Amino acid sequence: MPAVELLNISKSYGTTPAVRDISLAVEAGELFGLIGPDGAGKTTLFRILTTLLLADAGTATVAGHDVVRDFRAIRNVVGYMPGKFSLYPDLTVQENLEFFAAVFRTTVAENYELVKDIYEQLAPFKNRRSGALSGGMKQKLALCCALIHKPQVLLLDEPTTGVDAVSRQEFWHMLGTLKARGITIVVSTPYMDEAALCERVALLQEGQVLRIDTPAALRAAYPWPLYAVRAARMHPLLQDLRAYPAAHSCYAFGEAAHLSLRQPAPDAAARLTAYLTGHGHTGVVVEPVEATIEDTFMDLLAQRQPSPNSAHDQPAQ
Ligand SMILES: Nc1ncnc2c1ncn2[C@@H]1O[C@H](COP(=O)(O)OP(=O)(O)OP(=O)(O)O)[C@@H](O)[C@H]1O
Repeated sequence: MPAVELLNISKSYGTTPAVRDISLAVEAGELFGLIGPDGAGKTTLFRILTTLLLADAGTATVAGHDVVRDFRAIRNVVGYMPGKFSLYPDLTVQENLEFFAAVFRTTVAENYELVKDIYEQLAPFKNRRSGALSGGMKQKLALCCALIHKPQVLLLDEPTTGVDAVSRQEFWHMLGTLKARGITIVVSTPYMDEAALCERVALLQEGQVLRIDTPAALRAAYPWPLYAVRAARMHPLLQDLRAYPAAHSCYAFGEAAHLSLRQPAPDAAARLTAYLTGHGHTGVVVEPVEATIEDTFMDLLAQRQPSPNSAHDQPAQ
């Protein structure tokens, strides 16, 4: 039995479709990612799974409980960390944790073992009002509060958004530890690098699933020869790469441009370098690279809807 199952779930807010016919299953003990930009429908899915919102169509279960029929049971088996800071800012760290334990008719002492590693990092601040904690500490406290009733399934909505790089790394390490204890984790993130840390991911866009697979399979399925291209001036570089006759797509990727070609060619890098130099670029570096999940995501988006930023609809020269 899957730990989380969505079957043909749809939800609109008025005339705005938020989630469109989504079906997916998360296995017990899995670390599963919902990956997508703002507005992809991640929060809506979490709200449906946590029984806070009713879907317009479809069915969903968590730990075998139906989200509509068995909503009380679900609230006991699910730990939920909403996207916005959801704790009581005027209560101290310790008071927040005690409060959440009391809501679930348990005590901090009873389940301390599960949160111990995380709570120990908070212990020096246990008498501080939670509203006065740093972003990373707030996030750790929210995780402790979501865990204090020993949930079977942990639902985490963008837990690392707005958190510094070190805290993000620590947070993913904590998720690995929780997974090792058998907790099923569904985590959403807009950060593609975090997708790689999940066992499987669903890539979402505008309320629809583009693809569900392991990070490795998603990367391996990328179909085009891909190059990272650098030159002294980024903006004209992107323009010229988009006009390159063999270009399939091109977009900024960190400090480089990623260019995919329509077909492989043994001398592709040399030809591209000559083309760019001929167009007045200096400091040109062209390197073949493996596709990341972000490249796969961009490609799936382009297949779905050619964007004005891709080279798909650029005339070949
Ligand atoms: N209460 C609401 N009323 C109207 N539209 C909404 C409401 N909540 C969400 N939406 C819309 O539904 C779509 C999906 O939003 P949702 O919050 O589920 O996405 P998300 O992937 O979590 O993104 P974000 O990180 O921005 O919350 C978006 O177009 C959003 O504008």
